[in-house]
Amino acid sequence: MAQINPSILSADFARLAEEAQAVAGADWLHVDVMDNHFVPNLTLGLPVVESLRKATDTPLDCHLMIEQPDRWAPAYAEAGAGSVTFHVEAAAAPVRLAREIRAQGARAAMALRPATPIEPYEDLLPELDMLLIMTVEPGFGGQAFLDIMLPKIRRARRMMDRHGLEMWLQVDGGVSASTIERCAEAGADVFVAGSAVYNADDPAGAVAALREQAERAAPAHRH
Ligand SMILES: O=C(CO)[C@H](O)[C@H](O)COP(=O)(O)O
Ligand SMILES: [Fe+2]
Repeated sequence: MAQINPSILSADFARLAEEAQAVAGADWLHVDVMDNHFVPNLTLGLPVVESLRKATDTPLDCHLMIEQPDRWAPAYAEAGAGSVTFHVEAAAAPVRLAREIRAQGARAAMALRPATPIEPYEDLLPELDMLLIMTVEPGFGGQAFLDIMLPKIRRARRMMDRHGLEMWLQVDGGVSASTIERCAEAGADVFVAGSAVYNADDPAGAVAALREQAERAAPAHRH
């Protein structure tokens, strides 16, 4: 079942509660945390996540684009995130970190920048609930989808199938009506969409339409 996670990076930050409610049919709300060190942009942190938690029933999918996730990621789970994603490039001890996130009761996920290969991390997959393959360079919304990531998505899905893992495969960056089918065909099942949802006249309608497209394009055995 395809999941659509609208990214509030493209929402109006002064009206976050309303913007969260505008996509009430979404599976998760994707929250991009940027620290102006790991990426050249600054967004929001723990206090905003705590407030958002109270403002919506939609579970929060926190994507941490920060240095020292080992120090900060478990606090996002404690603040109410249902899923916490750290970047492997920034993590000192990814296995220990994934276990700490799970111990806080959240799903643990690991993200890979476009130039980070998946192969060195094959043995870590059982420690994770989700793998995030970035389909743009992290830092900004509204960038063009990187087609060159499609083979990596296919390899990741094959790897998960080979190990018999039920984990989710998320794509983030440039996901829209014109790219989501290629991602679904390649094996992704969780789709982050920022500008494609929040720049639409009807954000809730955009979520439903993207989900339908992804469902149709998913390989038959994944339905
Ligand atoms: O992590 C991100 C950027 O680093 C965002 O989640 C992503 O870019 C969403 O925006 P869009 O769908 O407009 O590309
Ligand atoms: Fe993101």
